Amino acid sequence: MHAAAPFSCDIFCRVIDNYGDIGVCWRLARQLVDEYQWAVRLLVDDLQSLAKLVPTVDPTLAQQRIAGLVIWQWEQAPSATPAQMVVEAFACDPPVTYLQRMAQQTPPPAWVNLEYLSAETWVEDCHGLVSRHPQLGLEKVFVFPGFSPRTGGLLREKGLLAAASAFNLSPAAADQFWTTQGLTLRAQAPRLFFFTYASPHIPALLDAWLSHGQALEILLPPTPATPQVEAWLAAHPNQTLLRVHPLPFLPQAEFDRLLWASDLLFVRGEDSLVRAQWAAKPMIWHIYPQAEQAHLPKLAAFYSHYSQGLTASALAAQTALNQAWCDTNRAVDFAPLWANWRQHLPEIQSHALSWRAELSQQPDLATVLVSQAYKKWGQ
Ligand SMILES: Cc1cn([C@H]2C[C@H](O)[C@@H](COP(=O)(O)OP(=O)(O)O[C@H]3O[C@@H](C)[C@H](O)[C@@H](O)[C@H]3O)O2)c(=O)[nH]c1=O
Repeated sequence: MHAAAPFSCDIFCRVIDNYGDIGVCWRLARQLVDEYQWAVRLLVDDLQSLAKLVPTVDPTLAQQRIAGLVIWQWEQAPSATPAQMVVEAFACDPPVTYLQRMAQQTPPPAWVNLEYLSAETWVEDCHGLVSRHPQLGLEKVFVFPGFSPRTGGLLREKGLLAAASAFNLSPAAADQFWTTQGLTLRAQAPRLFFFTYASPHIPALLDAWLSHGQALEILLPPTPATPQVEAWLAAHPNQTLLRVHPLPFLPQAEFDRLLWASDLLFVRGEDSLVRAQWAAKPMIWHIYPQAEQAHLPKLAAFYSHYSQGLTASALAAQTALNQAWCDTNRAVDFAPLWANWRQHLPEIQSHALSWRAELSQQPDLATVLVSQAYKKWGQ
C-alpha cells in the first residue's frame, strides 16, 4: 500500500524591498514542511535576498531543494503544475499562464492572498473575504495576519515559545550566544539590539542614550542606519558608555537567538516585530515608513492591542518613545522619553511576557492557512 501523497503548496514571493517579504514566506514554507509534512515549493523572484536569510541557497540555480522544500526561480513558474494550495504573498501576482493552469484543474487549488501584517481594525472585516478572478473564475481568499482572533493570527512555530523560555531561563545561554559571535559584553550593561531603517532621529537617540549615563551594549546588524551610527561614534571619540558591536547579517535560523540574547529590542518592518513579541522583551518598533506619515495611525493601531494590561503611565512611556522614533516630521529630544521608558522597564518587561501569553492563545497563521486548504479539499 502506498502512503497518501503529501498535500502540496506553492508559495509565490516577490521581494519588494528589504527582507520581510521573503522572511515571512521562508518561515511559512518551513513550518508547512516541518509541522504538516506538506510538499512545499517556494517561487521567488530574488534568490539573492533569500540567500542572505538561508546561506545554503544558491542564487544561480533555477531549481533546488533545501530544508525539505523546493525553491524555484520565479521565471520557472509557467512550467509548474499548480499545487493543491497556492499562497500568493502580498498580492504579488503569479504569472497568468500559471493561473490558467490553476483554472484547468478540478477542483482548482485553494488560492490565498496572504496580506501584510496590520493592526488596524478594518483587517478583521477583510480577513476571509473572497474575490473572483474576472476572466478565469478562480476564487481567491484574503488572509490577513493580525493580533486578534478575527484575523489570520501570526506565524508561530510549535516549539518556539518553549525554546525561547528555555533559553531565557538558562543563565549561561545569552553569554554563550554572544561568545559564539566573538563578543564579550559588559555584564552590567543592557544589550540593545538595534535593527532599524535609516532615520534623521539617530543622532538624537544616541545623544539621549549617552546623556542617560548608563552603559549600553548596542548590537548593530547591517542596516541603512549603520553609517549614521558610525558618524555619531566618530563625533564622540572619548565616550565609553555606549559600545557598538557591528554584527554580520545572521541566517534567519539564528535570528530568534539574537533577540533572546538581548535585553532591549529595536525592531522594524513585519517579521522582526512578530519575533520580538514572541521573544517577550521590551521593544520599540520602527514601522515601515510611508509618505505623509501614513504609518503613524498604523503604529497607534498596534498599540491599541499591545496596550492591554499596561498601566496608563507605562503605556504613555512606551508610546511616547515609539511615536517619537517613528515621527520624522519633528525634531525630538529623546532624553526625557528614554529616561521615562527606562524607568518603566520592569512593568514593560512583565507586560511583554503576559502579552506573549495572551497572543499565543490565538491560532497561528500556518494553522489558519492549513485549515483553509483542508476545508477546500474536504480533508
Ligand atoms: C538583522 C537580521 C534580520 N534577519 C531577518 C529577520 C526577518 O525575517 C527579516 C527582516 O524582516 P522585517 O523584520 O520584516 O523587516 P524589513 O524591513 O527587512 O522588511 C520589511 O520590508 C518591507 C518591504 C515590508 O513592507 C515590511 O512589512 C517589512 O516586511 O530579516 C535575519 O535573518 N538575520 C539578521 O541578521
